[in-house]
Amino acid sequence: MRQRLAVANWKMNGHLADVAQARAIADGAKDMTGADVLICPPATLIAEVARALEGTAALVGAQDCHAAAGGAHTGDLSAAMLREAGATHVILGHSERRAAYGESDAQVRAKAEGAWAAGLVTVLCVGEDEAVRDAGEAEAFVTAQVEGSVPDGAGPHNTVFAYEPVWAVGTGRSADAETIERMHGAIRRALLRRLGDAAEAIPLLYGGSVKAANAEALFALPQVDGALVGGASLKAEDFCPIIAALAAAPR
Ligand SMILES: O=C[C@H](O)COP(=O)(O)O
Repeated sequence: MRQRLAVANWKMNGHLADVAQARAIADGAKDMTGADVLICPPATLIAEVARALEGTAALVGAQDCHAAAGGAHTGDLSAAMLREAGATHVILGHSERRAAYGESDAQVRAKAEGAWAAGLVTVLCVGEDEAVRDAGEAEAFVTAQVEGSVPDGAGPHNTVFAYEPVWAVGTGRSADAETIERMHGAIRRALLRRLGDAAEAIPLLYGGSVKAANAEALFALPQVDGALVGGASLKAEDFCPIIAALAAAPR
């Protein structure tokens, strides 16, 4: 059985005062067995959030890391530093970083290797933009991202995948059930070709305008193991119903 995971990606949002939201999310989710919760605040808050979540089952993650273990990389953070701050996971290859910094699949893969070396689980993001979808190339594009981004040796112990169509991120326009199921099927097949049986248990999340109103239908899809949530993860009152929908979803 695959892990079910609700991931909060706070992106570049959150100040010290918002650490209380992380605790409220963990408290709100405490009786929801069947779904793990991972909160990824800005790096400045990882240690504070980790402290606030002590004694709860919720986990803390980072939103990016450098591939190297250390050295002359002004402004960057290594996976070991994030681990030391309390992170257990790191999101890599998010479309916002691929777009803003031109992160390639090879760079994402190198970062994943660096993250694993420090003991972090990677949440690897893939997804096509609207032009690629309109050209009918979405599956080929995403499959190539999967194959290029995932290092050898990936399995459920070190890897989660998230399919996030760029046109659905922050737009209020979530992908429909057929689109998600088709793409998750294609991603699973690509992982199985690449990794063999170990790929079967890698959780596959969906991200892109997930909110309480569409969570139940999303988690009813057999190939969806959870969600990577942006806007609706900032407040416990918005995120907890999504966690509850995941915990209650049929297996
Ligand atoms: O990482 C999260 C995704 O980019 C989704 O963001 P969103 O839920 O605001 O659409």
